[in-house]
Amino acid sequence: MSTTIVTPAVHARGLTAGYGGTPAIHELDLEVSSGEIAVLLGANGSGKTTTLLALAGELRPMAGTADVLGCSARTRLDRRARSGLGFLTEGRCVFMELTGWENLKLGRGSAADAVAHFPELEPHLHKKAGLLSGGQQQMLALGRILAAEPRLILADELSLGLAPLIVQRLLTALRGAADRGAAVVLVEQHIRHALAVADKGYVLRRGRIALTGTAEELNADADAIARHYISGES
Ligand SMILES: Nc1ncnc2c1ncn2[C@@H]1O[C@H](COP(=O)(O)OP(=O)(O)OP(=O)(O)O)[C@@H](O)[C@H]1O
Repeated sequence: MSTTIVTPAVHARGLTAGYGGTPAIHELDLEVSSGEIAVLLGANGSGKTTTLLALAGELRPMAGTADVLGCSARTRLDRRARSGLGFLTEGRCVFMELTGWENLKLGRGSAADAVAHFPELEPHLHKKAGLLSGGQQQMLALGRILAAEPRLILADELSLGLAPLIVQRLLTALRGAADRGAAVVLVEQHIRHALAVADKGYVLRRGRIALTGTAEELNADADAIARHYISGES
């Protein structure tokens, strides 16, 4: 009888990382498998972006381990990208002076595949990205990542400043990627929107995991979580 051991896409144990020798996240245990969306929730400054940067290999762990797509924590971002990592950083990941098409051609996947994820972009792709709406820019950035069929997507506040319908559109596209086998780690302020597409969540407080559970469990306590961990001080 053969046993197949499936390694999670993200497997962090005791992960501690920060800036200039000062930790901003402490002893995090995280596990995200293929097909799963994990959402990181927490107040401003609670360590969500720092966690993504550590998983992306942009920040070296000060302690603990972070195995991501079979790469150790010390593997650089470019090597992780070749192993199948797509990283949508905070802010709009587009080149404003290039047209939509030119932006899509810079991706690892084909421009046509990127448009297939967001067909509503097609009539606007001849314009410079800087002239597109915030939602269109974010679809451009996410479409470019999805076209490469990444095995792991790290997405930082992709809904920042966008209307609820666009937020749902973007999150649904991420759910589709997970359903096709990608692992997703999502940082999101809109707790209900995020939990609607996620499988599980981690709530951070002052750089530590304060709460973890399935999306269903966290959704049942969403109002209390928002009050205690998100609207308040980190
Ligand atoms: N480049 C940096 N240098 C020094 N400290 C930093 C740096 N970036 C973040 N920090 C600090 O690390 C802590 C965690 O910040 P982080 O950006 O990870 O939080 P966050 O939960 O993503 O916040 P937000 O929701 O506001 O983006 C904060 O105390 C922040 O001030």
